[in-house]
Amino acid sequence: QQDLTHAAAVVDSIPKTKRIDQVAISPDGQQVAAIVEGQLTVSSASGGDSRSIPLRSKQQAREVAWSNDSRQLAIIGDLDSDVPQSDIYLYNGGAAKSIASLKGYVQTPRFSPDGSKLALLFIEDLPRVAGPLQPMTPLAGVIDEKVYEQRITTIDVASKAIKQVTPADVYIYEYDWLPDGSGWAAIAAHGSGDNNWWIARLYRGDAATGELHEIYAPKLQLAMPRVSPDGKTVVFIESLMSDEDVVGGDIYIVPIGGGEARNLTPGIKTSPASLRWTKDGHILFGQNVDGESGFGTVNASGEIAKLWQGPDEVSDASTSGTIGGSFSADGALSAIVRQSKSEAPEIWVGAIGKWTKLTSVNEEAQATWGKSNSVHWMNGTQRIQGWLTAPKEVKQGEKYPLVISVHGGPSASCKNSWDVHYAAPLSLMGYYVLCPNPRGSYGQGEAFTRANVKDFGGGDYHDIVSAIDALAKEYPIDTKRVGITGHSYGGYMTMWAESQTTRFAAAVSGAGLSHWLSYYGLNDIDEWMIPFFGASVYDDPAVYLKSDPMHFVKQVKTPTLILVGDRDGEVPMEQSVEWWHALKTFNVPTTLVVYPNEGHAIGKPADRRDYAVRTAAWFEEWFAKVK
Ligand SMILES: CC(=O)N[C@@H](C)C(=O)N[C@@H](C)C(=O)O
Repeated sequence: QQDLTHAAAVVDSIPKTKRIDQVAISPDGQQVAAIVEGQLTVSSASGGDSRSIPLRSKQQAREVAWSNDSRQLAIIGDLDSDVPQSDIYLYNGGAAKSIASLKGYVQTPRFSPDGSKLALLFIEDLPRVAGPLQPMTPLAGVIDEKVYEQRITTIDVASKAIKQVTPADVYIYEYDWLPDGSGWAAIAAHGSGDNNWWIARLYRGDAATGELHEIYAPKLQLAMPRVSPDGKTVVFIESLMSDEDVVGGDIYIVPIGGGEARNLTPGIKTSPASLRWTKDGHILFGQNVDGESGFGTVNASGEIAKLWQGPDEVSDASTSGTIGGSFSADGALSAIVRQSKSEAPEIWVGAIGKWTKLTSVNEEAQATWGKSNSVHWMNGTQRIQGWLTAPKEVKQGEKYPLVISVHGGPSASCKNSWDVHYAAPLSLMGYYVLCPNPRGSYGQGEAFTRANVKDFGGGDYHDIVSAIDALAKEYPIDTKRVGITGHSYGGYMTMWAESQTTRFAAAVSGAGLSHWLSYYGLNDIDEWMIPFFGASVYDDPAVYLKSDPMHFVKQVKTPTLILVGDRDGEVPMEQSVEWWHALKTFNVPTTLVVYPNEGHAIGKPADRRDYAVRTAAWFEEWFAKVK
């Protein structure tokens, strides 16, 4: 049994932080709608006036969108029920009024340009929250292989008539209205939504007939379709991306009628992540720049201008930390959620780079842990960046353990974000914490993101472990007490690292991927591996075996804690069970903790706390045993 006492006290000493779900500035730049822990407020963008907007029966607000004339705010409010059900509200200054009740999962509200219709992405009768990170329906009996499609659905604002518009056999991932309201540019695929995002294409959808006309079939993954103000072209991001909504890559432009897509940012050494058109025909984009946030513009000729760069994470909070913001129609004002490892999330408003703080929802949440900074090191000729958090207290002449916390994806990044699960508790335990951005990550351009293709656990692994000796030259790190942890791809890298070296004193693998050969047939999203491995496991098992922790498991000596949700469809629990079984067989100290009714992303606060407590306690126990 692990002694959790000290770690629990440390984790419980971390101040509670309020979650900011979304910020949206009105197109006229006058008002800011914000959802904080499911509660909606609308405030004056200049500060002062702020109204809270209650929904029926204490429903939680999840998403909002403004109409172009800034008069109406659409709100998705969730009922507290076992299966997803939502009411759709309109707010125009009085009480929010429900205009529709939908059974199933609904997201991405967007008004038509003239404000007469509200479009939504709707999966009728879906029995769970959409997306592969959510808890999957457990398998039992004859397996229901019903495919639930996400369709663009419109509500006529005057008559409240609801119409599921796009075809019943196509899943729409993202969309953007055409400026004349006649339809949309949409990213879509036939069949299973969770699995087919990696093969989705760009279409033009007709709002009257629902028909979809293909515009572009990409080589890789697509995100952020945005139609130009004249309706003639669509810009989007195309890149090697491992997860829907975790965006980074090059910006492309294609005629709305289809044809050649042109890369507007070839060779850019950053990772654009969000897009919008400006009135003067430029594309304003948010980007990951060497682990920091930035904004820039590019025009249709590919001329790029840098507008701002800063270390803090800056987003509109609606998708997992995608760098960007919510903008007024003229682009002059933006509302952002800004955070860092030492500043809890708050909403800021202003021109890009000149924001002032609008909220103080997390005023009480002061960082009591060590400072963080962006660090660089060399792996051979490759320069690597990461975020290093110092222990709470560093005394002259003493050395401190290091925990490397590897991000998931692998196409993702560590940013300078408020991190109460790894950086804060482990720093308070007295450790250095490094979150590295090895090859495969965002922040250095597309070639760097693609540099892990057919090489998982190769270059990226060396980028990570090379940090240990490099950082020990600059910081008082005890190289005998080094641990590794991570969730998902980070959990895989943890298993892989301990199968390659015995230099780690302890390891904690969350939802790790231990055996590519069995993983391929167990998970719900096998399409994600094809762009990375070049073939399925059935066609080219050797390319998977090369990166397979299980193939090297007899070499593992590192005490390992394994944590996973029992309803994980992205990296199923069985991957953790297999690793645990093998480590026990070879007498490697190990503990497996399975969180009931949790999916890939551990969601319940009590489970998240337990995860953080056990992680901290595991490193404490095994670092103490190092001679
Ligand atoms: C595509 C995929 O399944 N990736 C996982 C291995 C992964 O790392 N997912 C991300 C979202 C994570 O951080 O959990």
